[in-house]
Amino acid sequence: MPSPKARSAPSAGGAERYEFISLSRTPPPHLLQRQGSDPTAARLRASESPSRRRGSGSSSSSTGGQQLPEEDCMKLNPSVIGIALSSLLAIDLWLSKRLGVCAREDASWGSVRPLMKLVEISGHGIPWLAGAAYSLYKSDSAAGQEVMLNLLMALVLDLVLVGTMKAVVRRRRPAHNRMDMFATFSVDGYSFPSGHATRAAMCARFLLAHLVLAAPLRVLVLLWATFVGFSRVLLGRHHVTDVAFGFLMGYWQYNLVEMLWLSPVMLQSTFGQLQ
Ligand SMILES: CC(C)=CCC/C(C)=C/COP(=O)(O)O
Repeated sequence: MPSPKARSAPSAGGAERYEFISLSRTPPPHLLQRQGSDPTAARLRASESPSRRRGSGSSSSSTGGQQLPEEDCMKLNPSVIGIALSSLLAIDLWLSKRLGVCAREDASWGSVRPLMKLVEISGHGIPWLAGAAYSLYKSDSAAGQEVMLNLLMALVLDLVLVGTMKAVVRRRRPAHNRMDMFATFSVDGYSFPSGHATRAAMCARFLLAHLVLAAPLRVLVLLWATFVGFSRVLLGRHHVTDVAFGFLMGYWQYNLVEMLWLSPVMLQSTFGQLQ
C-alpha cells in the first residue's frame, strides 16, 4: 500500500510534487541520503531506544526512522519505573526478612516475642473500639462526647479504608510470619498496608490534637506509635513498605477525620431534619 511518506524537492516548475514510497520496501537512495543529512531525522533516530535500534535492522529503514520521540519516552519510562520498583521490592523483602527477629520463639530475638505481642494488642482495633465506645458512654460533658464520637468514627473509617486497600492490593504477608494474631478479618490475611501502622499514626495524631496535652505524655504517644509500627516488622507480620505506607496513610486519614468532623450542631440539625 503506497504511503505519502516523503516529499521530493520542488519540481522545476516550482510546484511541489509528492513521492510515494512503500512501507515494506527500502526507500530510494536519494531519500535515504536526505534523511542522513537532515538534522531532524538524525535527532529522531538518536532518540530511538537501544532495543528498537538493535531489533529494527532493515525494518528501521522501512519506517524511515520516523518514530515520534514521545513514543520512545512512553516505552522507556515504564521500564525505568519498573526497574526502580523491583529494586525497592527486593530491598524491602531482604530487609523485612532480616528485621523479622521475633517472628518465632526460636528466632534470634524470639524471647521478646511475648512483649512484641503486647505491643501488637495495644494497637489492635478491638481495644481501641471498645475503649472509645466505653469513654463515649461514660463521658458526661458534651465536649468529651464529641471527641469520643469522632474517635469512634475515625476507627471505623480506618477499618473500612485499610480493609478496602488490602482487598485491592492483595499482597501476601512475609513468608516467615506465623499467623497467630487474635481477632482478624479475612482481609487481614493480606499485608499491605499495615492496619496497626495506620491506626497508630491516626490515633497518635488524634490524641495529640484533642486529648493529650502534657509534654511527657505527648512524647510517649509518639514513641508508642513508632514502636507499634516497628513491632510489625520485628514480629514478621509485615514488610517494611507495608508499615511505611501505613504510617503515611494513617497520617492522611486523620486529615480526613478533621474534614468529616461530627459536631453536636451538625448532628442536631441532621437528626432534626430526619424527625
Ligand atoms: C477485628 C478488628 C476490629 C480489627 C482487626 C485488627 C487487625 C487484626 C488488623 C491487622 O493489622 P495489621 O495489618 O497491622 O496486621
